[in-house]
Amino acid sequence: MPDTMIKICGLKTPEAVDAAVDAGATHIGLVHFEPSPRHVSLSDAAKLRRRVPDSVKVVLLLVNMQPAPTGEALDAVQPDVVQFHGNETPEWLALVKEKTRYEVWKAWGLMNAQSLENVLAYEGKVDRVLYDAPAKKLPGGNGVPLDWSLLREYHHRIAWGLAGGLTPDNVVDAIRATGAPLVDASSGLESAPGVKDIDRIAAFCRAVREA
Ligand SMILES: O=C(O)c1ccccc1N[C@@H]1O[C@H](COP(=O)(O)O)[C@@H](O)[C@H]1O
Repeated sequence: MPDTMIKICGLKTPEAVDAAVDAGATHIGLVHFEPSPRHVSLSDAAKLRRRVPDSVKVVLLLVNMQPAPTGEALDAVQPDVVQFHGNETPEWLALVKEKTRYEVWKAWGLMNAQSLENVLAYEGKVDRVLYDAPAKKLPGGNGVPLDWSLLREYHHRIAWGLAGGLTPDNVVDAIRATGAPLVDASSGLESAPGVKDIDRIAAFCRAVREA
């Protein structure tokens, strides 16, 4: 089985970015969404992006942004991947995928078996679906695990990843329960909202490698 990919999201400082890269993350995530405690401005995101070696992919997370600001954000940061974490439609994401060079991911709040069927509206229109727990006060970054049993032995038609409340303590169980090819963690690696804990980043990556 190929190694599980690891995305460490919500990084705001050069130290946190370096820690994720050094720990073996395959993807690092930058959140550009003002209500989030993990928000980074476009100029800071662009600076952080430039620290990341080519071997690690940079994911820019946006929420329900209009087309013009989306284009401005992508031009400013030049990520490898854009993660849409709101109510973006399949048609809009298909257009982004067709017209730009970026890999397109759609975060999906997984509620029940029906919502696994509903996400198929994005098949062929995005490069990956990232399953998260359903939105709460924020659309994501809430530290809440989804019901992993929904994904057990599911035959996926879209490349996918698992997010939602993952921590160094539960990620091995999450991988075993779902077979996730990519795991994504943010608030579970923090000492306070928006403050990444470097030891927890390292522990998370170590746990995934040992899973
Ligand atoms: O991190 C945020 O603040 C955030 C804000 C808006 C949308 C998504 C957000 N985070 C992403 O949500 C998932 C799950 O996060 P967690 O591990 O449960 O904290 C992940 O992709 C975060 O990057």
